[in-house]
Amino acid sequence: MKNSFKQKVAQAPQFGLWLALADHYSAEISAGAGFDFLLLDGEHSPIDLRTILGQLQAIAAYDVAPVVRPPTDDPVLIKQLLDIGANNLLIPMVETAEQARTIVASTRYPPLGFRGVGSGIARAARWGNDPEYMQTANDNICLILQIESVAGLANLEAIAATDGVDGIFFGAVDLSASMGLLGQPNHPDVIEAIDTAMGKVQACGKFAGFLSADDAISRHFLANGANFAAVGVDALLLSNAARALAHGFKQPDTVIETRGY
Ligand SMILES: O=C(O)C(=O)C[C@H](O)[C@@H](O)CO
Repeated sequence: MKNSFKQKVAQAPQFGLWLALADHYSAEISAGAGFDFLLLDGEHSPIDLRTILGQLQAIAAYDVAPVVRPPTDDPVLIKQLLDIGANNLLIPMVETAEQARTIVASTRYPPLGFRGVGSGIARAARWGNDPEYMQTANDNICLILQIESVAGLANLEAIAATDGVDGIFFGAVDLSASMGLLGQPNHPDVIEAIDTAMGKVQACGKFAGFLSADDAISRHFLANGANFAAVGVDALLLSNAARALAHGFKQPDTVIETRGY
């Protein structure tokens, strides 16, 4: 297997940064920071296939794994992402085992799935320079599905147990909204629900992850066995630090939180 992220996440917790700046130049800055993975967010940042490609190319020179989140589970976009070389996918808003099975099938070549065959002219197979790509591609996919609604939680074990699903990511922001706690991703009820759910995922032999820019929350989930942790967001690092710098000089007594969302 050539997917280092898929191998490493089974051995030790992986730490990453959420990329929402939608830019290859800032992605390369983050790639050199020392994270294990970078999450290229296509759901809540203005990226498209071209900007994802640019970020993948900028990151490729560094020892960090790109994980790409498309805005939906659209099989056409998943095909395109796989063809440009995105091996690690995070698919948002998964709520049923049937949806999970369809997503898995969209990432696999026949007979295991229905991924269109075009890698011979694509970056994924280095334009014909990786003759073994089609034979190894299925095994090198790392597929992470997002559970971020009450409906998804209700079907969690069936989703996690689906063949081809490697991990489950818990989206506390959307889950809290679904639980009637809009804007409260760190609410105790949300944390408790994710704690319980993470245990069920690992009982299925799959890995579990989350995003939080609150250190205490991140350390809580890691202490409870989380396998991958996005511990910050590039856009917020810039926004909060810039705000702190501006206010710091204008109002020396002001203390501005430089992280968090
Ligand atoms: O629901 C969540 O939490 C996530 O899926 C992460 C968010 O989308 C991220 O953009 C922070 O708001």
